[in-house]
Amino acid sequence: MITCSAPAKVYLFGEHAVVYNESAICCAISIRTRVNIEYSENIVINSSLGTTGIDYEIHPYVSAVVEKIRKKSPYRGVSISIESDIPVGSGLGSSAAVVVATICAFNNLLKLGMDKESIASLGHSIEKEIQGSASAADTYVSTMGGTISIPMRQHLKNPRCNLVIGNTNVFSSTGQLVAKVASLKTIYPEVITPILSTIGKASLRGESLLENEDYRALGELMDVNQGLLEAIGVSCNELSRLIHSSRAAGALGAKITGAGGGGCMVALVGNENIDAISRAIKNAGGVPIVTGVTDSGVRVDFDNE
Ligand SMILES: Nc1ncnc2c1ncn2[C@@H]1O[C@H](COP(=O)(O)OP(=O)(O)OP(=O)(O)O)[C@@H](O)[C@H]1O
Ligand SMILES: C[C@@](O)(CCO)CC(=O)[O-]
Ligand SMILES: [Mg+2]
Repeated sequence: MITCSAPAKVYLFGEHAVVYNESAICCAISIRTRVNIEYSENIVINSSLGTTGIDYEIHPYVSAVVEKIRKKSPYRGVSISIESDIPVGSGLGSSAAVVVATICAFNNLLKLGMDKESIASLGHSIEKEIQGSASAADTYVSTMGGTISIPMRQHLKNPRCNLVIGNTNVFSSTGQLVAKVASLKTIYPEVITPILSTIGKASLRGESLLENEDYRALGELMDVNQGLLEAIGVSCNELSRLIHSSRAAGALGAKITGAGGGGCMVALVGNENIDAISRAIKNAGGVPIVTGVTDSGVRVDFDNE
């Protein structure tokens, strides 16, 4: 049996815009998905979503990994069992974490010799195939850990702040939201393209603010980024309520993380305000998760093969 795990992520800046090659800043966070794998007679995939074989309805991402790896290196069967602390379909990169941890598990079981760059790159091609169109951000950050600027793939200083996430518990599909933005951009290119490019500029400015540890300005620009995400139609009542409540309770900045349309928001928070902001998120109907950045990307946790 082999166990590999990979982290969730939040965007400080740049979701959606990053799909159009604009800049983004992503942090890997200390919430993980673990994938156990062992040889078996046939293919079994077990998760909180159900127990299946190759099944693109229930396990599209894992099924795609199983088939892609089989083409690279044929094997008879495997049993894959997934345990995850990352809420599914909530903007924290649950799809990227499960893809990257599954590739890493196969890499060790079948001794494929893939390095982290190739795990991230195969992960990206699978996100693209299943999601329709996808940036490399989620899979790259889940593979490498830390705080990373996309598309340059540079490690930045980790923010020395807390991240308080608020989950609306409203399920959203990243593929559908990416398609919604694509459709707006096709209908109103002269309006939507500059919004996406302004998000990219906020992200680039965010890089130097992170470097200088100017968290007040960083938070202010995250709020600007949120306004632009509202403009492209990826927020919703529940998210806006959590975002405004955490700002009122003293967050340095607060915005959607990930695809939006439900799922999670993230607040940048100084030590003194963690409790007040967690309470504000709860009172506004959300589930708070206090977390921080992890440098630990995908890794092998157990291997007795
Ligand atoms: N623990 C898991 N076990 C099996 N499949 C999972 C698991 N977590 C995520 N998935 C797969 O990923 C899909 C959700 O991916 P989606 O990209 O829509 O949301 P997300 O990755 O959580 O959010 P975002 O992409 O906005 O960060 C699920 O429908 C499921 O197919
Ligand atoms: C919405 C999006 O930008 C982030 C999802 O976590 C999609 C992507 O980058 O593939
Ligand atoms: Mg995803």
